[in-house]
Amino acid sequence: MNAHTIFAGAAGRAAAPSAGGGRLELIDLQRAFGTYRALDGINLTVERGEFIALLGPSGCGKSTALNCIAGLIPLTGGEIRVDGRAIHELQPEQRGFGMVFQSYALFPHMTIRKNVGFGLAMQGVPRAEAEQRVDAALDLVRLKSQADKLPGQLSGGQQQRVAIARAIVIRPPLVLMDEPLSNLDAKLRLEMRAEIRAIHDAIGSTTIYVTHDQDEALSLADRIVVMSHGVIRQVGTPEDLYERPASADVADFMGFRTRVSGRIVDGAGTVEIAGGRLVLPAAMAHAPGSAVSVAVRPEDLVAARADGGIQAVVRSIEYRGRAWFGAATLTDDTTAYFRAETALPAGEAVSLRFDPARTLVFAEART
Ligand SMILES: Nc1ncnc2c1ncn2[C@@H]1O[C@H](COP(=O)(O)OP(=O)(O)OP(=O)(O)O)[C@@H](O)[C@H]1O
Repeated sequence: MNAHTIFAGAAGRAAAPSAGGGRLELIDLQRAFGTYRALDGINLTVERGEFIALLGPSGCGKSTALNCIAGLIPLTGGEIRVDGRAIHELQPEQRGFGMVFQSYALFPHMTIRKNVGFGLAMQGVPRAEAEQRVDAALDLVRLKSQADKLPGQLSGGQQQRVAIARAIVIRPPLVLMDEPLSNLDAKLRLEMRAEIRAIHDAIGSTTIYVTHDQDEALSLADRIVVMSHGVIRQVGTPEDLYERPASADVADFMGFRTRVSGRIVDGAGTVEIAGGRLVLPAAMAHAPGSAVSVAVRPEDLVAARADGGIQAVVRSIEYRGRAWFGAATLTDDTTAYFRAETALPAGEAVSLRFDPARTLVFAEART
């Protein structure tokens, strides 16, 4: 990576960004690699000051979308506008966006202060003003006392905070982050998560944040955009996505790990699955006789030694503090992921209790 890509947006006075947020419009974005469509018609409007998480499994096109917004990858179709102005033909440095990557990409031979101030120097910001802005950015990420150290003398979390300071010091209308916490340990990830949101709120920029981590997206974003295979599958608030995923695929990605095929028995919410019956409010939206998928999170599917209910055989189990979590095989060979209050050994026959209020039912194509 060179200074050009690190500082997408740091140079070029003409495009010097204003403080505050930018309204971003993605209009039918297309990006093909040969015949493969990594982005296949992305449409999204992001309001000024919003924090958006792009969420999806590996290879779904999140990083490609972010890199197209940054200008690091050209589009093969569509348009990108910021505050109404088309920017997709501008060079990265002309777009004026701040970028934070998984790798901190700091200059190892420059002090923290110089790293953060580099973009301002390239913009030709007068020295006194630049120093003031660097101080303010370092203050915001709580690293002022480390300003004269080299990156190698800082911890991973501190280095990532330097990368954030460097991105925001140019006062970008848009901050683009690609899995910025992936290299940090679990505790630091949690701390930095809170800091990233606090910094976003403090500077008022619009933030686009790429992650494959559902928890990160839920805790950080105003709205989550779930992608798969180069298209947007659902856009909504964290509550929308967590409680009301619109399709079985999105539900799967949002943690509804168990998915069982079933058939609606009546109009009162009775569903037949794997040799047993459940009564689920969500089933009432489907016509009797129709084929459905029943989806539930492990924490809402309790396994116990009991008769009746949905029968299964425990395959594996592990203690995760407070409760045990495991996998079991249903009579139709589906795998169910459950919670249990006691250790249930592999091979044990158990009964599974679905929490009716937290079990979703989706239409399934007849086979
Ligand atoms: N330069 C390239 N040439 C060919 N194919 C590419 C190129 N860059 C990305 N792709 C393909 O485009 C698809 C989307 O890639 P992208 O990196 O955007 O996914 P992602 O959702 O960010 O995944 P991850 O979380 O693993 O980074 C993948 O199938 C990838 O193999």
